[in-house]
Amino acid sequence: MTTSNFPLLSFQEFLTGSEVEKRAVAQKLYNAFHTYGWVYLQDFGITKEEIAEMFAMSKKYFDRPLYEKLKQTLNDAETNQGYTPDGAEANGGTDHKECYEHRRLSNELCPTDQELTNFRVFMDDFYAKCFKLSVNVLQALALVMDLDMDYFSSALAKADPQLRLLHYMPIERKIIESAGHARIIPHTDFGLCTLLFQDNVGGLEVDPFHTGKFLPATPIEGTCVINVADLLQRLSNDRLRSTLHRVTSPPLEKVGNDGMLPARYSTAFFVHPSADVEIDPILRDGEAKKYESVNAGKWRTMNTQKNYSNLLGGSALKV
Ligand SMILES: O=C(O)CCC(=O)C(=O)O
Ligand SMILES: [Fe+2]
Repeated sequence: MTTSNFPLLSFQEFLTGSEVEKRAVAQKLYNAFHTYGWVYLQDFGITKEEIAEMFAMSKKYFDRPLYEKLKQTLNDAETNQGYTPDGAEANGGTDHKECYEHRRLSNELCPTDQELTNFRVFMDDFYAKCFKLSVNVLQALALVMDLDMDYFSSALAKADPQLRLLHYMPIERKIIESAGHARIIPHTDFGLCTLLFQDNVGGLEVDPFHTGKFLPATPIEGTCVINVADLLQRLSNDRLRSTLHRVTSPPLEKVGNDGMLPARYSTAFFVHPSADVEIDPILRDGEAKKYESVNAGKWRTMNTQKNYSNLLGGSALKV
């Protein structure tokens, strides 16, 4: 049934099956992450209706006037919470998107109930569902990697991952396709893994083997995409692949006669361990270590800072 370039896997038996069934799903997940770094997951415990509601809430958030959103602009790489306007995130190119980052411990730059009814409660709840799914996905990997079953739940015990709402505004195709521009430029994610929900517009592409050949990660209804990110690649000493991806023009039939791309919405959940966790490669017998140990908190702040080239000392984006 897969129409995509990447494996599609039901997670149901990992969530409710026998030990043997759980292990079989875990092995398939591991294989997909080993070969491609990407998988489409089905039956993962968040319903289609909940995802549709999340997208409706995201649209309401971005539909507000720019000056309202700018009042709650992300202003600190470590806190990494709030709104970022078109062009704020740029690391070697220009993105054309706006984002909102939500966390579980501190959301001072979140719209109040007066500003956007029910937004905070809804996002806290959706966040909790993503968090639970992330722990399950990582526990599946732990099973295959011969790690302690609570290796990841304890690495995530005090973690504060980040739920990111993304809005790619309608834009002329020729801008997106000019050198150095994209809806989001090629990058790898830098946490452990990322859950991604996308609408049906398309344009997400992955270069699984880093050959420069990007393959579409076509939207498939009822799925979310999960990709390996840099910390998991480091932890697995390159057995799991953190691959380049980007968002570019959708298929031509989605582009208007006037050359305009339609708006696109997606939502990512960047899974980061607790800030005090050290990520040191797990080696198999005789294997050479490919990475030094890194502190997860410092790693996250450093990479966030790099992405917002003008976010110096935590204040440059303040309005
Ligand atoms: O919008 C998407 O589909 C991808 C977003 C993404 O890669 C990111 O925010 O890191
Ligand atoms: Fe990404």
